Amino acid sequence: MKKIGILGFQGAVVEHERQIQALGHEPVIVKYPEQLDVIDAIILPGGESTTMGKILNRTGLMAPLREKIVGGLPVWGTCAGMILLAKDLVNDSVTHLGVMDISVRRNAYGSQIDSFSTKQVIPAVDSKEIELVFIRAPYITKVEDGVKVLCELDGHVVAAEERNMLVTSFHPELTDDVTFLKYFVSKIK
Ligand SMILES: NC(=O)CC[C@H](N)C(=O)O
Repeated sequence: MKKIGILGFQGAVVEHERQIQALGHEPVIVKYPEQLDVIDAIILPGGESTTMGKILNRTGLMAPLREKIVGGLPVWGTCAGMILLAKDLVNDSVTHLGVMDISVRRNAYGSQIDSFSTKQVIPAVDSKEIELVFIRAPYITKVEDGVKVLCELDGHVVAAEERNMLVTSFHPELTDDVTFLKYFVSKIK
């Protein structure tokens, strides 16, 4: 059983928590730096990246979290979490972690009403189709060497990984399919 942290300030925290429990692992809602020492991995959920960035700074979690990720802590950023992880934000300046070698466009698919869902096979993850839910989603405009593209949609990269870092524009936790979470867990040593 793995202890999987979820950055717990706001956003889709409960949804990740439920999926982690459904897979038989232990969710830990992370709000304080000390908690980083007891988890095997961490999920940065969807929500509002500007708010999460500000709270990360205010709580003193930004620097230790960045250090843990650079040191190899497995991390999965969904949507706003992807924005927090990207080194380069092409259309915005958000206070963020800036650790993964990708360029990201915030709100790339438009506003809340432009949210949508589609189905696709992500071969690295599973041979069956999974549902991809996009909510005011970002996409990746550029990946540097060392970043593996996992999924593209209409020519835009919407899932990728680099070493211990995994990012998705979409929200697997808002479906009742735990396939993507299983994939993340398989990356935890
Ligand atoms: N569903 C989401 O996480 C949306 C992300 C949000 N648009 C942001 O910029 O942070």
